[in-house]
Amino acid sequence: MDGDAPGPPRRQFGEEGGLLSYGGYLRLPELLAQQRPQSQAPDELLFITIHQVYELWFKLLLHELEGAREAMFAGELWQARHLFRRVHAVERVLIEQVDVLETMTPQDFMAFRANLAPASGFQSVQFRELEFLSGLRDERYLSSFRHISEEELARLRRRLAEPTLWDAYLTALSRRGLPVSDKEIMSSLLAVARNRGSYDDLWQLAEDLLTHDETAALWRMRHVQMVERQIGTKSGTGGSTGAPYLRGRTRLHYFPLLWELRAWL
Ligand code: HEM
Ligand SMILES: N[C@@H](CC(=O)c1ccccc1NC=O)C(=O)O
Repeated sequence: MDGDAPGPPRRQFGEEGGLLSYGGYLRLPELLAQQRPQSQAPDELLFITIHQVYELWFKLLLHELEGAREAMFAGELWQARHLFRRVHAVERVLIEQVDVLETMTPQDFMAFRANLAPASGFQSVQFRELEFLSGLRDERYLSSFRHISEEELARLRRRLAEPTLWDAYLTALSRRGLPVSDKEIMSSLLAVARNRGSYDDLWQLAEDLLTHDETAALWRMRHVQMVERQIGTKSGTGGSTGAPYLRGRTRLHYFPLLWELRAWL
């Protein structure tokens, strides 16, 4: 009997052709060949691994946020909320992950930091794509990218041209008859907040946007704490002032009107 035999069954569901395997499906030989420390420093593998994991999550976040944006445009608010729940869960992981890198001592970081310059998180194209998609569009970053490929530059330009999450939310509001011009938008947001009986789905969706904004800010704060812990007042490998530059960016918001709304409630 197949089920009683020790070891893996001879034939598994979905593998009739014998073509699909765990490592093949997940492209593990390719994935696990991508961690190449430049030095002999023992912690460089940790440093590379953490950043690669971040970039994988960034890729998923971009995918899910695009889905949420399309759902808002289509008026399918339940689908947008479903995707935001996933986005928030991943964003919490991004913050938690800092703990892993903080097990590295500054001395151990200094053993390979000099080799990194002028590379820096500054140059994370997907991180900037997330900011652009979320509505934080600072075109100056386009020129700050050195060694960026044509394909990556095109991706960033596309993000600058396409609608933001906020544009999609405004469309969701207007589909429900709420005016969204600059002059009227605050009263529409107030109408949603004060009339939950009619607009609870729009209210909850705005809360989802706010949570996305808040978690991004929390990541920035967690990142700068880690930076101060690792390099103190040193300037960054990317050429910025380091912690002071990053502190300035902790005050940024994707959806300033949702924060301003609080003052009126
Ligand atoms: C030892 C740990 C780390 C240190 C000391 C560090 C340091 C810095 C510094 C100093 C900057 C400012 C730019 C510069 O002049 O270099 C920066 C920017 C950045 N870092 Fe890190 N970083 C660390 C880990 C990480 C990790 C794990 C990520 C995850 C992807 C990350 C992502 C970024 C991003 C996206 C920026 C650009 C932020 C912005 O422009 O708002 N960093 N980092
Ligand atoms: N900017 C960091 C170095 C660093 O953390 C880094 C270097 C190369 C690629 C990604 C990095 N992560 C975040 O900036 C520093 O100044 O120490």
